[in-house]
Amino acid sequence: MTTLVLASASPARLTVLRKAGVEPFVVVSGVDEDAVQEALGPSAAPSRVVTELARAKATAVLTELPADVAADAVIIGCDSMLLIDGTLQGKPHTADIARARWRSMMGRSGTLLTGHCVLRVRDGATVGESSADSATVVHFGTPSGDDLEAYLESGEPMQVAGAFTLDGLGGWFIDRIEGDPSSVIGIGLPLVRRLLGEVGIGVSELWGPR
Ligand SMILES: Nc1nc2c(ncn2[C@H]2C[C@H](O)[C@@H](COP(=O)(O)OP(=O)(O)OP(=O)(O)O)O2)c(=O)[nH]1
Repeated sequence: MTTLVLASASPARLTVLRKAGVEPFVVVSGVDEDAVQEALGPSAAPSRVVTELARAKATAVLTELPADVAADAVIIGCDSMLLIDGTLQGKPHTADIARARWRSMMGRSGTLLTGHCVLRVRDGATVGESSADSATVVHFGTPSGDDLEAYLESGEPMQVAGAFTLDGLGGWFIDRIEGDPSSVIGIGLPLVRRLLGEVGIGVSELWGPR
């Protein structure tokens, strides 16, 4: 049976896949995202940035796979960033940055881009590849000052791209989205289904025992 390898440390992506019937083999890529982005240059299109980051993550774990996994596997790498005011934003990392972002984006909208790369692997070699990004417009609500401070205090916004979650505390402050919710959380299931199809895999082949 083909093993789905998730090239990500993201608990969100792992949860999305588990709820969708797949128990992935997780290998964290450790890719230096800043270095990849710098190599692409300042004029790289946002969709290319997230897709190349996803490709770098998937590619990086190929050599880390045990032989029994690498015999028959599909590796998925992802990268999510928020495109707003013409700039790509990753994780804010600090409360001050998260606060400034929320004060700027509340009541407005941005586009959450998630790049995806799927590598089909047989006997340790890449025999197929498909990649694409998904874009979801996110309409931000207007949290009160107290709610925003409490949200920052929770620590959640610092750890996620765009300083918000759809499926966590951030959900109180997202008015609506236009696009695929799983892609906002971190891995777009309908897009991954298409990409898996392009390398000859049907999603139900990956579902564990029901
Ligand atoms: N639960 C949840 N997480 C979100 C949401 N939006 C973004 N995130 C998370 C997913 C990813 O873990 C993180 C985006 O950062 P990256 O794409 O660089 O992934 P991360 O560094 O977490 O792991 P990786 O680089 O794949 O090993 O933000 C959301 O709506 N819900």
